[in-house]
Amino acid sequence: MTSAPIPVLSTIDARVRLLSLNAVLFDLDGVLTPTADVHMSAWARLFSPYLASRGIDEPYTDADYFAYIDGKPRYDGVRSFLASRSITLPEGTPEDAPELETVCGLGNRKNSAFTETLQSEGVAPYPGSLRFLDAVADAGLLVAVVSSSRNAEPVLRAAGIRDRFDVVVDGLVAAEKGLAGKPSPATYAYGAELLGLTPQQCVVVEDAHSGVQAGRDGKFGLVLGVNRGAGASELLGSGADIVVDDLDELLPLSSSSTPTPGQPS
Ligand SMILES: O=P(O)(O)OC[C@H]1O[C@@H](O)[C@H](O)[C@@H](O)[C@@H]1O
Repeated sequence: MTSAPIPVLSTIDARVRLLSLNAVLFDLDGVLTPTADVHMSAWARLFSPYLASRGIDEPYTDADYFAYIDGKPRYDGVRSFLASRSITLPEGTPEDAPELETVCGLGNRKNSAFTETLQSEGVAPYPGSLRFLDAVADAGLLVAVVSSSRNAEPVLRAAGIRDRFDVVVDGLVAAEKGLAGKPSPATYAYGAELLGLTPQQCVVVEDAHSGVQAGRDGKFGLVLGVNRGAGASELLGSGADIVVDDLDELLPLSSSSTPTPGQPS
């Protein structure tokens, strides 16, 4: 981590910049819904016994999740974590059964745990994120979801917010279009393109290092970090312009001190 001070936007400056832009691209897990926790626990249910089965002493921890897995597409997460323990496995294919010891097999094993929890426990959006989403829409900005997850559609439906978004770029869309996953900016850039906008006209909202990095490297107009455990200074270090603990810290959006889009300031 750098020791030089990182320039951080104030809440007021972040509001002003947000309202000068045209759209907000939301990550899903950990930003709109608390499903980053469901992913995190499903990864632990995969990797803790897996490392033990290979006789590896260094246990899987939450820090591993944030460093190697958070925000990345499923199989990239598997590969990246295994590399941290110097394990290389055959890639396999997305159709691999969860019992297979391949990158895809392990990823699918984790997905069984994720799906099980989603179905048994359901999911409700973060109330502060819903308020922020309402405020952004009221201010006339477009909204989209850009998630690495292949489960984004069922998560959005389970949370009751699927109809809030015309554009959803998820892990399945990325695979179909051959787009590189986060930290590459490709999926966010595609989301902007589907809205008819440039990255510079869009805000990225992210809770993961990989996603914040994508926003920074894609030169998006504003990168909002939400700290759900990755760490505020770490998210700033990865390229967030401002980090909040909850998106409603940025409300109200339309105060007398902030211009609304299309209106003179
Ligand atoms: O396995 P899925 O549902 O395709 O999701 C992969 C990833 O999706 C991302 O949205 C999460 O932030 C990651 O932590 C998760 O591992």
